[in-house]
Amino acid sequence: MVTSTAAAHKTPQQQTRVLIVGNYCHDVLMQKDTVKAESLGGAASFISNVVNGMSVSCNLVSKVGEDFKYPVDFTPIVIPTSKTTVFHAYFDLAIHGNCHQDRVLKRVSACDPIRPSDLPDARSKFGMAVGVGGEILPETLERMIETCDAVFVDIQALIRVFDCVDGTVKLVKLGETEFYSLLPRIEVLKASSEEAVFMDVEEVRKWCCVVVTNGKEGCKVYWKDGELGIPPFLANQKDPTGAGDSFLGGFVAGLVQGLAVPDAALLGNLFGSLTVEQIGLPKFDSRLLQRVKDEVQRRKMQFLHCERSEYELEFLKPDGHEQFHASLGAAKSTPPFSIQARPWTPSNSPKETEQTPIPHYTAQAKLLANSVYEEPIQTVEGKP
Ligand SMILES: Nc1ncnc2c1ncn2[C@@H]1O[C@H](COP(=O)(O)OP(=O)(O)O)[C@@H](O)[C@H]1O
Ligand SMILES: O=P([O-])([O-])O[C@@H]1[C@@H](O)[C@H](O)[C@@H](O)[C@H](O)[C@@H]1O
Repeated sequence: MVTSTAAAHKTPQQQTRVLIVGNYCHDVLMQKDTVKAESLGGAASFISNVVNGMSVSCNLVSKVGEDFKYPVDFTPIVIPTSKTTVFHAYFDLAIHGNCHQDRVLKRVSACDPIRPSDLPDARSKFGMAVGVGGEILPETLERMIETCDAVFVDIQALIRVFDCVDGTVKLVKLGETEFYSLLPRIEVLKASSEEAVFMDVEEVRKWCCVVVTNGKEGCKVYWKDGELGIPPFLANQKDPTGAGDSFLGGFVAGLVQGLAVPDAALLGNLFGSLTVEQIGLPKFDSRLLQRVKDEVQRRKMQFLHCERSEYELEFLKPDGHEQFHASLGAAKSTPPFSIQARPWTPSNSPKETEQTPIPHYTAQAKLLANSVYEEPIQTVEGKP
C-alpha cells in the first residue's frame, strides 16, 4: 500500500517509478468477417505508450512467443514453446444498449502466464497488474503487492475467462475469483462500466479505490467515504480499443507526478479520448504531449505549498480542477494536433523509415479502413 512503512524506507530514486505487468499481444480488428486492422495490443502496450509519452520512467514485464512481430520499447520475455497472445475483436457482433458492450473479443492464442519469479526483485513505486489473456496469476499479484508501494489493477486481468472452443471472452464475478482476498492490499481497481457489474462496488470501495470508466461519459471515482464524477473530453471515435488501458496509463502518470486523484483521472480521460480517435495503438503528437506535460507541471506548481505525503492519495477535488480540465481540453483541441494515422504500406514499414524515425510509428496498426465502425475506404489521411 502507498502508506506502508517498507515503502517509506526507500527514496524515490532507488525505485522504478512504474512497473507494468501484462503480456503484449497481437490484435486483429474484425468486421463482417473481414480483417479491418492489425495492431500491437495488450494493456501493457497501451499503458507504456502513455506513460513513456508523459516521460515517466517505467519497466515492463511481458511474455510473447517467437512469432511476436512488433518492435517495442521494452524487450519481452520470449517463450520458444508458446505463441504470442492473439485477440480478435469483432465489432459487428457487439450487443449495444444496456450492457454497453462495444465488441466481442476472442482470445485466439495465449502466451504463458507471468509468474512471481518473472518479476524484478527491486522495489517499484507503482505496480500495474494489467493482464488481458489470463496471464496474471493470484501469486503474481501477491508478489507485486509485496514489491510495489501501490498496486493498480485492471479488473480485466482478474475476471476474464475464455471459452474453451472459440476463446470468446466472458466475465465472472470478482467475488468468485481467487483474487478477491487480495483487494484490501491493492490501491486502485479500475473497471469499465461493462465490467463493473461483475463486482459489488459498495463492498470493494471499502477496501480500495474503485474507478469506473464509462466511454464518452468520462469516469467515476469511488473511495471509502466519497465519490466523484470526472468529466470527459470530446473525441471523434474511430476505434474503442485500448481506451481503458490508456486511461489507466494517464491516471497513473498523473499520480506519479503528484497530482490529486481527480486531476489524475482527468489525465486518464484525456488519454482515453485521444486513443479512441486512432485505430489500434495511438501515436501521440509530440507537441500535444509537451503541452500536456506543461499543463501538468503548472498544476503541480499550484500545490507546491500544500503538505502532502508522497505516499498518500488525495481524493478530494482540488481548487482549479475545472480550469485544469479546460486547459487539457484546449491542449487537445489546438491545431495541428490532429490524427496521425496513415495507411500501412510496405514503403513505410520500419526499415524504410529508419532515416526519419517517427516515434512508435512502427508499432502502429496496419490500417485497412478509417474506422472499425464503417465500410472500408481507400485512404485514411487525417480526421474524416
Ligand atoms: N467516445 C469517447 N469520447 C471521449 N472519451 C472517451 C470515449 N471513449 C472512451 N473515452 C475515454 O476513455 C476512458 C475509457 O474508456 P472505456 O470505453 O470506458 O474503457 P474500455 O476501453 O475499458 O471499455 C473513458 O473513461 C473516457 O475518459
Ligand atoms: O480496449 P481495452 O479494454 O482498454 O483493452 C484491450 C483489451 O481488452 C484487449 O484484450 C486487447 O487485445 C487490446 O489490445 C486492449 O488491451
